[in-house]
Amino acid sequence: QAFFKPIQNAAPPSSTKRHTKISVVGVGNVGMAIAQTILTQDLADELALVDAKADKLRGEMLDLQHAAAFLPRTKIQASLDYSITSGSDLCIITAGVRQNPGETRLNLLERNLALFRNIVPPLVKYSPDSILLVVSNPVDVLTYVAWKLSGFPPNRVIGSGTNLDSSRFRFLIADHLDVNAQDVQAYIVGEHGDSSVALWSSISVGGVPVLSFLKRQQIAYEKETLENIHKEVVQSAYEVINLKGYTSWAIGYSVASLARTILRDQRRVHPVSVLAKGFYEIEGGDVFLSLPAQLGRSGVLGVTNVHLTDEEAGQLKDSAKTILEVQSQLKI
Ligand SMILES: NC(=O)c1ccc[n+]([C@@H]2O[C@H](COP(=O)([O-])OP(=O)(O)OC[C@H]3O[C@@H](n4cnc5c(N)ncnc54)[C@H](O)[C@@H]3O)[C@@H](O)[C@H]2O)c1
Ligand SMILES: O=C1N[C@](c2ccsc2)(c2cccc(Nc3ccc(F)cc3)n2)CC(O)=C1Sc1ccccc1Cl
Repeated sequence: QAFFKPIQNAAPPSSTKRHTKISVVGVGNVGMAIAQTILTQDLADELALVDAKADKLRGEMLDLQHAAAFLPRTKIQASLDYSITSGSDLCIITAGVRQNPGETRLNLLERNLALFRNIVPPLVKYSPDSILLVVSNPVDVLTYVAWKLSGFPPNRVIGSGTNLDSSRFRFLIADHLDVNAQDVQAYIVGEHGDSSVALWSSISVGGVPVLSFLKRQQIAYEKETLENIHKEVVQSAYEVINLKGYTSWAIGYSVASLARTILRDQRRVHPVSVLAKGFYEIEGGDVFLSLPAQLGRSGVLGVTNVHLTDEEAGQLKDSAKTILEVQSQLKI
C-alpha cells in the first residue's frame, strides 16, 4: 500500500515541467558554494556532484541532503562515476589543482589541462546537449581547452571570466556611492584576474552614465577614484586569499546567477568568457575572453556591440595576444 492514496478519477499530469539537471565537477570551496546557491535558489530539479576524492564527495552530498527540510526538493547525487551526470542541462567545472607557492601560471595551467582531459570527455559523452560553464583557473584558457576537448559549438562553452571581477567592481562602486549594487551597471571585460579591462563608459548608476555625469559636473577626481576602484577589484582578491585562504561566496553567487540566466532563458547580459575572435578586431586565433554577452537556454545568444575607446580595444587585443601565446604552447 503506497504511503499516499490518489484521489478518485485523478487525471495523469498533462505535461511534466521541464526537468532541469545541473552537474558540478569539483566539490571544493568554489564547487560547494555554487552547489548550495543552486539549491537555495531552486535552480535545478537534480544536482549531480563529481570529484576525485570519494570521501569528500560523499560527505558533501550527505551534508547537503541533510538540509532537505529547509530547501526546495532537489535530487542530489554524487559519484566518482560520470554516468551520474547523464542528461545534464548545465555542467559547471570547478575542478582544479592548487597553485603551489612560486608555481608559474603556465605550470598550473598544464596541471589543470591534464585534469580537463579526464573531465570534459565523460561530461560530453553523458550530456552531449549540455552547456559547459568553466570556473577553474586560468579560466579563459581552460574555457578554450574545454571547448576544444568537447567539440561543442562555441555558444555552448562559457567561462565565468570577469563575471566575478565585475560583481566586485559593482560592489565597490555601490559602496563608494552608498547605493544598492543592483542599481550599478559596470562591466569589466577581457582576461580574468590581474589584467582585466574596466569599460568606463559602461558604468551607470540608477540609469545615469557615470562618465558623462562626471564630465558634466567637471568632477575629474572621480575618474581617478574609479581607476582606484578597479585596482581594488584585483587587490581584494589577494586580500581575501590572504585572509581566508580561498574565495567562495562571491564566486558561488556569481556563477549561480549565470546558471539562472541560462536555465531560465533570461536573455540577460553578463561579462563572461566567450569565443572572442572576430569581435573588436580580435584576430590571430581562437581565444576566449570576457565580453558583455547575452545568455539564454542555448548558451551565448550574442555579444553586445559596445563602443570601446582605443585604449580599451588595445588592452583587449594585448590580452588576446598573451593568451594566444600561452595556448600555442599547449598540447590539447
Ligand atoms: N574564475 C574565477 O573567478 C575563480 C574564482 C575563484 C576560484 N577560481 C578557481 O576555481 C578552482 C577551484 O577553486 P577551489 O578553491 O574550489 O579549489 P579546491 O582545491 O577547494 O577544490 C578543487 C576541487 O577539485 C577536485 N579535483 C581535483 N582533480 C579532480 C579531477 N580530476 N576530477 C574532479 N575533481 C577534481 C579536488 O578534489 C577539489 O575538491 C581553482 O582553479 C580556482 O583558481 C576561479
Ligand atoms: O578571488 C579569486 N581567488 C583566486 C584563488 C582562489 C583560490 S586560490 C586563488 C585568486 C585570488 C588571488 C589571485 C589569484 N591569482 C590567480 C592564480 C592562478 C590563476 F590561474 C589565476 C589567478 N587567484 C582565484 C581567482 O581567480 C579569484 S578572482 C581574481 C583573482 C585575481 C585578480 C582579480 C580577481 Cl577578480
